[in-house]
Amino acid sequence: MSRGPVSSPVVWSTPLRTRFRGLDSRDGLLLRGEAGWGELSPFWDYDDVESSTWLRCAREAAELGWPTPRRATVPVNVTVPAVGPDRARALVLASGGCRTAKVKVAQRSTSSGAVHGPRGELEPLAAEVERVAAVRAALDELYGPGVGRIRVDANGGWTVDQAVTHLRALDDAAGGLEYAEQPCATVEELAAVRRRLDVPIAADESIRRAADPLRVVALDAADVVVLKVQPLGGVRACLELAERVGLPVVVSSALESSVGLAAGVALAAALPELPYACGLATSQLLVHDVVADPLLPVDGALPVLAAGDPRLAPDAAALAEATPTDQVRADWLARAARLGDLLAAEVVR
Ligand SMILES: O=C(O)CCC(=O)c1ccccc1C(=O)O
Ligand SMILES: [Mg+2]
Repeated sequence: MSRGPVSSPVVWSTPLRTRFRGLDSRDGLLLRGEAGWGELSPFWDYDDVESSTWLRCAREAAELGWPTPRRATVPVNVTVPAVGPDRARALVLASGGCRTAKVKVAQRSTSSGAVHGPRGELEPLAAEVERVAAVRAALDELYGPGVGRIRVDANGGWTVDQAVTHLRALDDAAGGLEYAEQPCATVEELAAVRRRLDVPIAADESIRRAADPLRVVALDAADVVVLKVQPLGGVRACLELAERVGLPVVVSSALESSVGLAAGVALAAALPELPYACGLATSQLLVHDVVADPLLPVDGALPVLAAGDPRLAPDAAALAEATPTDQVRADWLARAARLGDLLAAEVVR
């Protein structure tokens, strides 16, 4: 097995511990520049134009590094996929001290891997309630009654009426939800849910995949915005967007390796205010990571590292486990080259 420095670019691949976003595995490319390592890992269902923004984020890390941090650690949530109550409880107990849990809801049987009915069918409300109740019980056991916080993420899976019904029940099961992330697909629907419920609303897909992220503000559709550094083009681009949006920000991952997660941590560290835990504890969902000591929470928080920190250098032994097939490696090298051409041609702004 090879040891010692690894050379750029590096392609990695790992199974996921739980099926997530319809995926069983995750892969990406790491590139090294003057400032450090950057990660390029758009999902394969994203086309080249949409994915080229993700390359900007990788290049920022590699070539420029990140703005000066305002804090040394970033509190994070444990992410609970659409699993049964026993797994949900175990995830919270093994989370490394996370006092906030983000529970996936409104997942369909195809994408969650949960056992609930025919393909494409929405998980029943009772199963979501059981999962949220198990998370509440686990948090109470760890930190005392009502101390831990619970948010849910529906990934746009509900209609307005479904959102109202489900969120009322889940708010009860949680003993009060911190917020509901992207309960419905459109900005108009988010605004409608927000008018009908007291549960705060967070916008995720309505920011990161929207032509105009500021419509969320114009339509009073959310109380909180979720920013993901890769799809939004890097830490500096997100800081600018956060300023224009003017709402509290939660930084979340796109299921990156620790190299990509560190870019999210850098954004969270540079924001003027950080009132909520971030969704950056997702190395826990990967079977293999790319560094020797993955970015996992200690006492519920991640350390803030510079892009050039040696802890963010891919490790030969870790990569020996996180090895892609020759086909996956070839696909990433070709994709990175196409995205580089797109940015160079300024086809995309
Ligand atoms: O925020 C988290 O805790 C985990 C990240 C997460 O949920 C996620 C991961 C990959 C793609 C989409 C999402 C999402 O927030 O919807
Ligand atoms: Mg989300």
